[in-house]
Amino acid sequence: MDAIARLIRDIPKAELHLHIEGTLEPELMFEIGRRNGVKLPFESVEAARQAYHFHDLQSFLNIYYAAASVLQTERDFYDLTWAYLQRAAKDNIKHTEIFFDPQTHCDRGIEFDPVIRGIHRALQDGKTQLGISSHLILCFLRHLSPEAAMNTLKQALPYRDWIIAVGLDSSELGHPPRKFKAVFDRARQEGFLTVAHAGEEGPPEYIWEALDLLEVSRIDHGVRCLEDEKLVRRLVAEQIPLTVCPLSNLKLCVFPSMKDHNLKKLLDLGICATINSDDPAYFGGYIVENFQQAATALDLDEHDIETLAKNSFKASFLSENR
Ligand code: HPA
Ligand SMILES: [Zn+2]
Repeated sequence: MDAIARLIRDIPKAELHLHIEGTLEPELMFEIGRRNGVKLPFESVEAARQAYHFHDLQSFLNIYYAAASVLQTERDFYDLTWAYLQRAAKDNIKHTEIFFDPQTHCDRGIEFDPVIRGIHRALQDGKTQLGISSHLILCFLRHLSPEAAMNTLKQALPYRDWIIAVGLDSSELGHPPRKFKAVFDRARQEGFLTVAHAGEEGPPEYIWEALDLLEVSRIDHGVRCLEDEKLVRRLVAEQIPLTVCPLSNLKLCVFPSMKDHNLKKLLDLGICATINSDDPAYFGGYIVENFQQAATALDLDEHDIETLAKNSFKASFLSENR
C-alpha cells in the first residue's frame, strides 16, 4: 500500500452525503426480504449486482426505490443503519450526516415512526459502541408534490430533536428547488437547517435557487457549478461546501470517466469540496474507495487529501451544538 492509500485509509473523515437506503447491500436486501416475505425483482444476490448498470440518475432511482421495498420494520431500519456504521468505522469515519427518504417508505404503507426510530437507535449505538457521532437529515422526494413534502415535514415535527436538517433528493431535472420554497421556509421556521441536491444533472440555476430560495448551508453534488463563473466566485467567497460523490458521478454518467471528474479543479479554485459515497451499495464503493479512485485518476497529492478531510469537518453540522 502506498503512502497516499495509507493516508486515505487512516485520516479521520466525516461523511456528509450518504443515503441510508443506498447502503442496502444485496446480501442484506435478500435477508430482510426473506424475513418479511417480500419478493424481489432479482433472482439472486449476483443477479442484483449484475443489474447495477445505470445510464443516468433516473435509471438508478428506479432500482433503488424497488429494492427499498424490503424495508418494513424498525428492526430492518436498525439493521440497515448498523451495517453502514460498522462499515464506516472501518474507513475511519468519525462523524456522519445521513439522509433518509421517509416518503419512499410511507407511500407504501410503512409508518414514519419505525423508520426513524430504527435509524435513530442504530445511530445512538454507533456513538456508544463505535465512537461515530452523527446527524440525521430528512430528504423530500422532489419528483413528488410540494404538498406531499409539507405533509412529511409535519409528520417529522414530533421527532424534531432527532433531525438536524431537511434536504431535497430524487429526480433533479424538471424539479427545480423553487418548487419547494414554501416547505423549506417552514422547515427553517421550525428550526431545521437546510441542504439540497443541485447541479448533479440540473443546471447551475438550480444551485442559485437552492442558495437564494432554500437558503441551504451546503450543496449536495453541485459539480455543474463550473459552468457559471459568477456562481463559482460566490461558492468560494462564502465557502459554501459541495458534497461531491465521485463514484456516483461516474456510475450515473455525470462524467464519462474518473479522469474527467472536476474535483481537482474545484479544489484548486478554492471551493470547499468534500468526498462522499452517496449510495455505496449501488455505486461500487464506500468513502475510502471514492477517495482512492479519485486520487488515482486525478493525481491528488497528500495536501489534497488533507484538504478534503479537513473540509469534511468544516462543512459538517458538528459546530451546530445540537
Ligand atoms: O445522488 C442522488 N441524487 C438524487 N437522488 C438520490 N437519491 C439517492 N441518491 C441520489
Ligand atoms: Zn445523493
